Amino acid sequence: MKNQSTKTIQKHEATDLPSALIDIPQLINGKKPAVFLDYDGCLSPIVKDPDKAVMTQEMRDTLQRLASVCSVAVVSGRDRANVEKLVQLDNLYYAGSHGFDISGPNNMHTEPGGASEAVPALDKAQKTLDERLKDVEGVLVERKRYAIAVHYRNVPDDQVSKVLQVTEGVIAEHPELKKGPGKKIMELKPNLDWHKGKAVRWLMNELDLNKPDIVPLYIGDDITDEDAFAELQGEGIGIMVGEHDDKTAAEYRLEDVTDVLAFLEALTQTIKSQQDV
Ligand SMILES: O=P(O)(O)OC[C@H]1O[C@H](O[C@H]2O[C@H](CO)[C@@H](O)[C@H](O)[C@H]2O)[C@H](O)[C@@H](O)[C@@H]1O
Repeated sequence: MKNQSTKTIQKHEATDLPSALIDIPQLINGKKPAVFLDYDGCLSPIVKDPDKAVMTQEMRDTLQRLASVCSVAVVSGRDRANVEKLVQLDNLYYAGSHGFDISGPNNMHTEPGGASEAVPALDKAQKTLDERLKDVEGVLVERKRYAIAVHYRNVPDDQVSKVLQVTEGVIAEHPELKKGPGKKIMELKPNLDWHKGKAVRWLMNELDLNKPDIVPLYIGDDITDEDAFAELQGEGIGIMVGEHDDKTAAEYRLEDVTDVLAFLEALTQTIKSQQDV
């Protein structure tokens, strides 16, 4: 596979992509998938309050069954400990804070992106944001170990530009941090060359998944998932859930979380029937 920096990434409108549900046996083509999943908008619908983005027991059971037949990782912008608590499955791998903080079975815990150096800047930025945004109705400053999400989904329209201006101003005060987009959030992230795509590649190497009989599959709904779609393009399968504001490097689509559930269930059955042959 070509190095990410030399590869030309093909992008499409999400609405032009074929559904990943059409023919799963053909999609994985006799290979064993390694499944990487985003959390918000993929395993749980987007809701107004991030604390209420709770995964259903049905989705948990489905993930559990899938993880019994192939490697499964949740690659999230959320804090790693938070997403682990939401998913509640100990046979999965978790990459939190957009891939900076990775854990897995057998006490695996590692931070391959080197984000700890950004913690002092994140701590200062959090205090400044809390202070400068304290009077804005509906704003939420969510601290993750290696990122801060400033949520404006519940901010009155006429105050959103103030939230964005204040947040950009705080980012400009900290060269250790950079801006990251998201669905009704602006994020402050370590200013390092690390993202979900690099975390997926790191996990594939670590778990010995770079094999001709394994196909990596990434499912996500947000701009931050584009790094993972791009990383796997030409080698794996990128599946976009719904749409975001830009074109996507994914090759297939699913409509929503209900479709994701149906896809994961059918994928598990396909893997099992391949094993039975
Ligand atoms: O990479 P993800 O697992 O998709 O995490 C991305 C962000 O998800 C959360 O925010 C988003 O979902 C919230 C709940 O549905 C919604 O209220 C918010 O508007 C969305 O942006 C999470 O709170 C963030 O920390 C993640 O970065």
